[in-house]
Amino acid sequence: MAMASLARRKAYLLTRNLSNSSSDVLKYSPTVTSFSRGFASGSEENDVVVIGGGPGGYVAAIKAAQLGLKTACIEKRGALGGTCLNVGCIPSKALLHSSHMYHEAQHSFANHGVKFSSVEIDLPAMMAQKDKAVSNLTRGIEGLFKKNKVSYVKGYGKLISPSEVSVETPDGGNTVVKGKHIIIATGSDVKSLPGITIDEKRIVSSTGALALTEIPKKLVVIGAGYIGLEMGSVWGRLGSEITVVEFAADIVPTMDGEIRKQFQRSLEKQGMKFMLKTKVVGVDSSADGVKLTLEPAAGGDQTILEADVVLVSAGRSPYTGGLGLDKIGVETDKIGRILVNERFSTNVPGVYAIGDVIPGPMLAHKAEEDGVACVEFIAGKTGHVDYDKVPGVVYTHPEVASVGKTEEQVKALGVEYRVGKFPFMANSRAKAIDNAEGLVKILAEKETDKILGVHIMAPNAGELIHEAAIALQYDAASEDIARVCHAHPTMSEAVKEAAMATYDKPIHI
Ligand SMILES: Cc1cc2nc3c(=O)[nH]c(=O)nc-3n(C[C@H](O)[C@H](O)[C@H](O)COP(=O)(O)OP(=O)(O)OC[C@H]3O[C@@H](n4cnc5c(N)ncnc54)[C@H](O)[C@@H]3O)c2cc1C
Ligand SMILES: NC(=O)c1ccc[n+]([C@@H]2O[C@H](COP(=O)([O-])OP(=O)(O)OC[C@H]3O[C@@H](n4cnc5c(N)ncnc54)[C@H](O)[C@@H]3O)[C@@H](O)[C@H]2O)c1
Repeated sequence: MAMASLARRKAYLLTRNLSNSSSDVLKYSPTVTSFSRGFASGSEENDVVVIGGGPGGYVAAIKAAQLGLKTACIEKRGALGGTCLNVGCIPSKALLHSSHMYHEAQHSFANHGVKFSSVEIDLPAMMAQKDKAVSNLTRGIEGLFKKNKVSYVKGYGKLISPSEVSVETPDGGNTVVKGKHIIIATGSDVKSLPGITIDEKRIVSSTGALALTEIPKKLVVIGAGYIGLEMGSVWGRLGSEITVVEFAADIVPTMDGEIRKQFQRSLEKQGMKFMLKTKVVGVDSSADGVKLTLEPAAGGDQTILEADVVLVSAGRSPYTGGLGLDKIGVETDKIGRILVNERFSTNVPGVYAIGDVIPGPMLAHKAEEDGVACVEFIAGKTGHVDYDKVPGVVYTHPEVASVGKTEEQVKALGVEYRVGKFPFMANSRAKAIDNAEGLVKILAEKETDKILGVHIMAPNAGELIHEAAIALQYDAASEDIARVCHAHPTMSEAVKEAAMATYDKPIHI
């Protein structure tokens, strides 16, 4: 039975288009992928060597080992888990949760009849809980490496040939790690802006914003993207006055327009101020604070904005510094991303790249999927990642999650479509817990009812979105979701009702 289902799954995977990914993804299609190449340089110790121990790299290393490949992973930061675990997803979610609890205690508990005389913030304790979560998880990956027999090489890796990585070890030494297949998973780094020097004290990147020792009175955030809105939420809830300066006309420019408008209104209600279509042209920091010179994006009169701390969150760049790409001739695009084909192979045979360092969404779960698919290809199996179906979540309150296309994208494709919506105001669980802001929006092809995109704004949108992600992956119709029995009372019922609204009528509104 198990064998039969495995065979069916293999046959199914093979029928799927492995390169059905979106516009800017995996464009490079060199004719170089060779899985039976001859190896010129010396005797190889490893089948796979991964440079970078982030979600892309460590997952690739574990999966490679599970597939029976002798694997080593080189990491320079002294801890596994990459940006995500050390200075990204995990510490930010820890602080988002802690600050949300404080905010709820101040503003919502009394509505539920829970009263107390005063609530205080103990910032060092809050930071310590975040640090504990990070260190437990990074140590957990070391444990997984041991369990799966992945060699963990600490140090800075540099490609010296397509099958050799020279590693500067923490004790100042040097060692060469050899591999038949090398996977570059070096991730991304903060993108600084011209004329702005990040000191991680008053002019901070996300890394500094995760470790402030005092709550700033005024925090100016440059860039209304994922990091700006999440870290702005953290410090805003703890008492900072937040002003977000955004170059574009909208916050999170990639989000569905209708959802984005509601999201912005919600953040404004929480006290976040937005200066859209505005650029920062200069930053002057003195002992007393920081002065930012602003200008309308289209040009015009300058104004001055004062802050105690400025967060620079205007995007991230692929991290390839000192990696030796030039030495072995790995091709990159204009903004330094490594170009790969649909098997994650670069133009240099035997050298692959995955995660934030290649085109595609800069997300941890996408990096992990890349990693698994890449080593499956290396092992002669079939890997699969569809960048059109990677969910995205902004972990504010409410959260905003989406998968598939926005209404703007569907319109641009010229596809005839239907929209089904359901507000949480009409969802019994949301009303019961007094947390009913937001909605579910489903876009489906008019002719076939096939789901094209799902957008959710809700307290737990990041969990709810996976029902939609599965539906999209299986090319489901909105009616498929609507006819699945959903437990009551749950927030998930709003997804079912929005699906009913897409092809027919919802019940509860
Ligand atoms: C504040 C913040 C919050 C985020 N929150 C989320 C979130 O909630 N959800 C989400 O999906 N994504 C989130 N992200 C994005 C996520 O962190 C990245 O998409 C993800 O970490 C990319 O994984 P990666 O393995 O490609 O690279 P990375 O995680 O950047 O890992 C690369 C690793 O390679 C190492 N390295 C680099 N060069 C070398 C070298 N030459 N030798 C040895 N080692 C090297 C680096 O030290 C690093 O540890 C967040 C990012 C930030 C900054
Ligand atoms: N919840 C999550 O999944 C999560 C959380 C944090 C970070 N991330 C990832 O990390 C990456 C980096 O996050 P980010 O928020 O820095 O980037 P982002 O791309 O999400 O947002 C950057 C914002 O800065 C704006 N901007 C760019 N230059 C500007 C300028 N000069 N002045 C004013 N605004 C400017 C852009 O228009 C954009 O809105 C993202 O790609 C995201 O995928 C994900």
